[in-house]
Amino acid sequence: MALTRSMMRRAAVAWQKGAGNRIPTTRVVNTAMNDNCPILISPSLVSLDLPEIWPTNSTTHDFPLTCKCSDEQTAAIIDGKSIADEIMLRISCEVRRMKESIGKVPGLAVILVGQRRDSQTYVRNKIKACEEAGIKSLITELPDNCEDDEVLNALSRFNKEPSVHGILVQLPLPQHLNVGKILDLLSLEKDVDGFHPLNMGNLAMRGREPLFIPCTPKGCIELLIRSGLEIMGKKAVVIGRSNIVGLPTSLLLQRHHATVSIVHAFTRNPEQITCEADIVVAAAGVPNLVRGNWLKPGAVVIDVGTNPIEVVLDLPIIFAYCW
Ligand SMILES: NC(=O)C1=CN([C@@H]2O[C@H](COP(=O)(O)OP(=O)(O)OC[C@H]3O[C@@H](n4cnc5c(N)ncnc54)[C@H](OP(=O)(O)O)[C@@H]3O)[C@@H](O)[C@H]2O)C=CC1
Ligand SMILES: Nc1nc(=O)c2c([nH]1)NC[C@@H]1CN(c3ccc(C(=O)N[C@@H](CCC(=O)O)C(=O)O)cc3)C=[N+]21
Repeated sequence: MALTRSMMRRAAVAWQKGAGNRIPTTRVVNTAMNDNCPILISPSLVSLDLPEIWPTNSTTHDFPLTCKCSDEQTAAIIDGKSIADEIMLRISCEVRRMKESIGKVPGLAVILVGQRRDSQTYVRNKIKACEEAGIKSLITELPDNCEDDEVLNALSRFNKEPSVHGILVQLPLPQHLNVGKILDLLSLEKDVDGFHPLNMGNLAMRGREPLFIPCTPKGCIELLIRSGLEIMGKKAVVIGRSNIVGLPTSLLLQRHHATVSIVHAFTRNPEQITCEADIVVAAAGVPNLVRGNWLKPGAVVIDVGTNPIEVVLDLPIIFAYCW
């Protein structure tokens, strides 16, 4: 699932004082909430020739806007939870339909190396989501000190296994492993993360289409579109440029015709760049990096980060997450 709970909670629209209802109408072609409606509202592969996808004179969508504003002075929160529930429901229906008509269900294989608590949690969540949706899941767990060959062997097995349609190699891998070599071996057709260099390259290049788009960036776009927020022509700032989140998010926003700036650890005066943005996607892994004065009124903020923080009470030290 592209929309994690952190994104659900933290996607927000900073509300301009006195601005009233500022949610613009969205221009989406296939909008009816019937059986033929796509699971994801954003086009799965975003054509660079966008007019058919974003016609300028189309009608407003008729799925519920999930951006709620409590009053004029506070931020409106994008209700990512209900967006995720809606997507999950559609996926489950689609999987059930597939099972009934061809007797098969999609299969996801996950390779998890080592004992990182966060990776274990994320993988557990993915397996749980698969169960909910009726997707078959397989997991290969390897020890921290395993060699490249063990990962490569597990990967080749999944590459060849016809009941596996998608493969995730949970990142980060332990330092001694060659992540480049491993991702290169992953079958392009099963690269559901979209991290294979060919998929990433195709995402970046005009006139080319990746087979898969990384899920978190895709989730950000989905949140924006389903909330009725237009991307085309907007100034967007992506904070972070990692292969997993920052880079593909900036490429994807650009494909949707935003003007994109990227802020990273070496950026001078990030607040000056960020405060001009209509859309801010924060993915730096630094809690509390974006402050109120970094945002212009009315800006849309999606906080992708999930960061463990130490909460020092009297005793003992408690670890918590900051979104
Ligand atoms: N919700 C979800 O689905 C997902 C959430 N995450 C979360 O998103 C966050 C980012 O993850 P990921 O991209 O993998 O992290 P990385 O550590 O790989 O990348 C962090 C990026 O942020 C930049 N950065 C770091 N510090 C600053 C700073 N002070 N100012 C500006 N930019 C900075 C880095 O810049 P530089 O390149 O210069 O070093 C780098 O590009 C984490 O909290 C992670 O847990 C990640 C994946 C999915
Ligand atoms: N091959 C690969 N694909 C990934 O998609 C991938 C990855 N590697 N490596 C790490 C990052 C991080 N990531 C998250 C996924 C779910 C939550 C998520 O569900 N978080 C829960 C909280 C989980 C908790 O309880 O800690 C929430 O936000 O509510 C967060 C972060 C995917 N990543």
